[in-house]
Amino acid sequence: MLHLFFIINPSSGKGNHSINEETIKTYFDTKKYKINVSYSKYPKHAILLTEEAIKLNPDVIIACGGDGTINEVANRLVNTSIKLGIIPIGSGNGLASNLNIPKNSLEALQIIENNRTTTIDVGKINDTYFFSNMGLGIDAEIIERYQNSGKRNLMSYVKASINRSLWYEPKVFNYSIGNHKLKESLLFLFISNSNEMGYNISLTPNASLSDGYLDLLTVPKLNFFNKLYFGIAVIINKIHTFKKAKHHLIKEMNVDIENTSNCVAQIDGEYHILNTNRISISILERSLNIIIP
Ligand SMILES: Nc1ncnc2c1ncn2[C@@H]1O[C@H](COP(=O)(O)OP(=O)(O)OP(=O)(O)O)[C@@H](O)[C@H]1O
Repeated sequence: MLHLFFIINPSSGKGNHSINEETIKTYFDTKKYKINVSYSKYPKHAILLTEEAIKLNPDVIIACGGDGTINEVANRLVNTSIKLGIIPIGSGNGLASNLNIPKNSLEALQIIENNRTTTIDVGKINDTYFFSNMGLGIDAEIIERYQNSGKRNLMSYVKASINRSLWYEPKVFNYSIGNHKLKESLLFLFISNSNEMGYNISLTPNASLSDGYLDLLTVPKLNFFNKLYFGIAVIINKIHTFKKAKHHLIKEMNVDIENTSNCVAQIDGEYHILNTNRISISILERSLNIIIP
């Protein structure tokens, strides 16, 4: 009997989704499946719920939510034999989109039922994991404003981006790629495991979840017109035409940001204060089992 443990974030997206204990228990034949369902009640609660779920040793833990909920659940599943399932009911749903998991909940449940599995790479920033992407610099400040807006949709994200880009002062980043040490004033530094940020937008369209590399994008200090060009290139998915953005494939890197004691980061679309200005980033190849279509 396959044991499926569902963790639902009822606030994901605009909260208007149809996934709940009843729909799940109606969908799965409870003679063939052991089903548990729990709901996160506050930010980060899904981490505790996953730890509780792991004690029951289920076959699959299914994150029902967006990239933030997936991050909380999957953080505890790295290097375990328990598979991650995804029912994408978030706003951006970047990782699910990269994996071609449909937003229709019944179709997504069918993918869990089919139980086809692969392994994907996982990114690590200091002592936490990321599965989709992370960013330093203005990227983190945009996410803070987006979260505080209380509205999780593409328009709020665009508004937060415009607002932050008006006043943001680029910081000096010291970082190294291989033996190459760099010191640059950057608008942001973005690292992605997946080829989509959410809302069908991508800064790293060629990124792969299983190539053993993270895709690094650095964007230097820009004047007003270059910021405008960059913004439009991102929205129309033509980032490759913006030559000031530099792209590299990396396995690991260290970054420190000058004159900052508490560096802030965007990790899988959520705002984090890192309590340090020294940041280590690395990849754990093929270390998460995940159910895919
Ligand atoms: N009951 C709850 N009330 C409020 N926030 C919650 C609750 N449960 C979880 N959260 C928090 O909600 C945040 C956002 O969740 P999630 O990422 O699933 O949705 P989303 O932001 O709409 O989707 P996406 O990240 O794909 O854009 C997470 O940081 C999570 O910790």
